[in-house]
Amino acid sequence: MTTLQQAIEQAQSAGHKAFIPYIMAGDGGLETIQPTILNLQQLGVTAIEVGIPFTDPVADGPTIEQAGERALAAGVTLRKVLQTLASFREDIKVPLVVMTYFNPVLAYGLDNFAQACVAAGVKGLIVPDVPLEESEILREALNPYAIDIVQLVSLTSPPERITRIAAASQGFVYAVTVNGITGARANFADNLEHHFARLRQASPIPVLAGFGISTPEQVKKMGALGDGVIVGSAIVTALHKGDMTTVEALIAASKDIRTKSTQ
Ligand SMILES: O=P(O)(O)OC[C@@H](O)[C@@H](O)c1c[nH]c2ccccc12
Repeated sequence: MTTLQQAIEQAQSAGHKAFIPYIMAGDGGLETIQPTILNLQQLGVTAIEVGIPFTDPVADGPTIEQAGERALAAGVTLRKVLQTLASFREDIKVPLVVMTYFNPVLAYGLDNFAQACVAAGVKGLIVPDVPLEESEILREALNPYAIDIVQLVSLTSPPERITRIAAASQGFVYAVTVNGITGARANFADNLEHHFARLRQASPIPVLAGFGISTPEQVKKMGALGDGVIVGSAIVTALHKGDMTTVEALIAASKDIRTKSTQ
C-alpha cells in the first residue's frame, strides 16, 4: 500500500473521512509555502494537494485562476516550489500531492522533474490534462520513486472507462463531482450516490470527492459518498484572507461524518 493510500485509510480507521486541502503554492509569495503547509498539517489534514501556478489552467475556475496569477506575479515556478518543499522536507509529516498541468513538467524534463519530486518528498501527482490513455509516461517516470499518479474520474465517464481508471489510479481515485471547472457551487447533481456506489465497487483504493465542495455541510454530504473530500477554492480563498476559522471548520466537518454503517 502506498504512503498516500495509507494516510487515507488511517483517517478512516480513526473514524474520520480523509480531508485533502488544495493550496496554490506561493499565493502570497514562495515564503508562504512552508508556514501554510505546516499549519495545515497541524490542523489534522490527511494530505495536502500542492498546486503549481500555470498560465493556462484549463480545469480551473476564477478563484484558483486568480490565485495562480498572484503566484505567477510573485515569480513562483514548478522548480522553485519543489526546491522550497525540499528545504523543509524533514518537517513534512503528511503526504504531499503535487497538482500541475503537463506543460511545466515537460519543460522541466520528466527525469529532472522526478528527481526534484524525490528531493521534495512528494508522494503523489495529479496532472489533469494527461488522460489515462497517456498517463503511462508519468507512471514510468514517477513510480520507481514510489510517487503515485492519481487519476480523475468525471461524472460523464462511461462505466467501462470508470473501471479502467479506478484500476489504474494510485493512492486514491479523484472523483470529480461536477461537470466543469473548479470553484464553489450551491448545488450538485442528484445521481451522485449511484455514481459513487459504482465507483467504489470498481475501485480497489479509496475514492475521494472533489470540485465545488466549499462549506462544512458540503464536506459532510460529499464525504459520506466516498472516503473523503478534496477542497480547493474555499481553502484558497480562506488562506488568502487569513481566515483560519473557515479552514478549521472545513477540516472539522470531515471528522464529523457519519458513514452509512453507523447511520
Ligand atoms: O476548487 P474546488 O472546486 O474545491 O476543486 C478542487 C480543486 O481545486 C483541486 O483539486 C484542483 C485545483 N485545480 C485542479 C485542476 C484539476 C483537478 C483538480 C484541481
